Amino acid sequence: MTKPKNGTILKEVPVQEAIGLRLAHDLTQIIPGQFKGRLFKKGHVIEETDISKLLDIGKEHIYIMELGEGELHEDDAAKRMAVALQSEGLKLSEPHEGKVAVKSALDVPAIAEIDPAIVHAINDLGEIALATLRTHAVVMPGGQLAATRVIPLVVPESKVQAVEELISSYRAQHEGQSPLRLKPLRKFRIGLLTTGGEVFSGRIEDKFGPAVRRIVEALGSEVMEQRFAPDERHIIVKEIHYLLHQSYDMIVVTGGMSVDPDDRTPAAIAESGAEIVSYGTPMLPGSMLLMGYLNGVPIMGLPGCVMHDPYTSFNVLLPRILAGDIITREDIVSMGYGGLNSC
Ligand SMILES: Nc1nc2c(c(=O)[nH]1)N[C@H]1C(S)=C(S)[C@@H](COP(=O)(O)OP(=O)(O)OC[C@H]3O[C@@H](n4cnc5c(N)ncnc54)[C@H](O)[C@@H]3O)O[C@H]1N2
Ligand code: MOO
Repeated sequence: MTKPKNGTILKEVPVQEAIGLRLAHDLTQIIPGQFKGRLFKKGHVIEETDISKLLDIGKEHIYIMELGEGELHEDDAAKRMAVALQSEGLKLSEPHEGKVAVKSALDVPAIAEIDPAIVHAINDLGEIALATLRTHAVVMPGGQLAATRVIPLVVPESKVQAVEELISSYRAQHEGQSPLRLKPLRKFRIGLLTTGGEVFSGRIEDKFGPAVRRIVEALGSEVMEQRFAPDERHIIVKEIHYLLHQSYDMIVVTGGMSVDPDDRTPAAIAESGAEIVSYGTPMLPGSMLLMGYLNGVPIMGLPGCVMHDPYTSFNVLLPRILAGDIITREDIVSMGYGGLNSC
């Protein structure tokens, strides 16, 4: 059977008669829990031993394709869209099952900067899949931040041109920048102050230091020094000033962030002279987090949940601070919508 599609000829051939013919696209096998991936590559010449494998993945026919004028194969369409999005620090994969991955070419972690409006506009063209991370998501070296694909096996070239035009008009309005960008994280030298009488006295072992170090080191930064203080405001203030004088890039204070009489940290951070962006963050866990700046140095008060929960408001804000973003009240306010995690 032949089916013309805007000039492209797609001929269905029963697999038993396909020996010696070339596959028109990658073929996928999925064995739930075990394997999902390409079983045959586009262009593979079918051999007799392939027939039972093709039948196992439910292919009784294959397509033989003659591409029409002005038509693009899914692999070429995905590639052209990815090339249009290319920018410094990004690298593209080869097409795989019709998909091109856009990945970080940086050797340090970064945050993604992605304009949702253009992603929506591109996907609104129909038959296009541009899937991206959310803006400000962390992208590790080699990690993926977007992928492109078209839905049919063959699309009119005009569809891809429409994508290219949207991207080039975005670039024209944004000094040539792509709507997909990476902002590398700097290596921060961090001063850490752990409050809490029960830790200061040695009654219990400190668990906050290791937790903060783990999060910070995963993003390429380092805790240079950890100090300890009891729940006494003037001592906490003195220790914050000590850390400020060490010229660390950031100061982190842990514990005492909640509502008990012994929770002295927010008042101490304010008394140290910090400008408080927000005490309280509408995300759970991490609602008692404090964000401020002391002489321009970011200072954070971390609530106890950071020690315990794998993903808190600290994990959201820290990468942005390391990328050099200045956190505003609007940033904090916007964290509530979608900010409910297991807590
Ligand atoms: N009635 C309310 N209760 C709580 C509220 C609230 O708003 N109203 N907030 C909750 C939230 S959210 C959090 S998070 C927690 C913890 O808040 P804190 O930051 O004040 O934590 P602490 O009171 O200092 O300690 C709580 C817990 O964690 C242990 N801890 C603290 N530091 C260390 C450390 N360095 N190493 C090991 N363990 C540590 C401490 O001993 C306590 O057991 O409050 C909720 N409750
Ligand atoms: O700061 Mo708690 O900060 O939401 O579990």
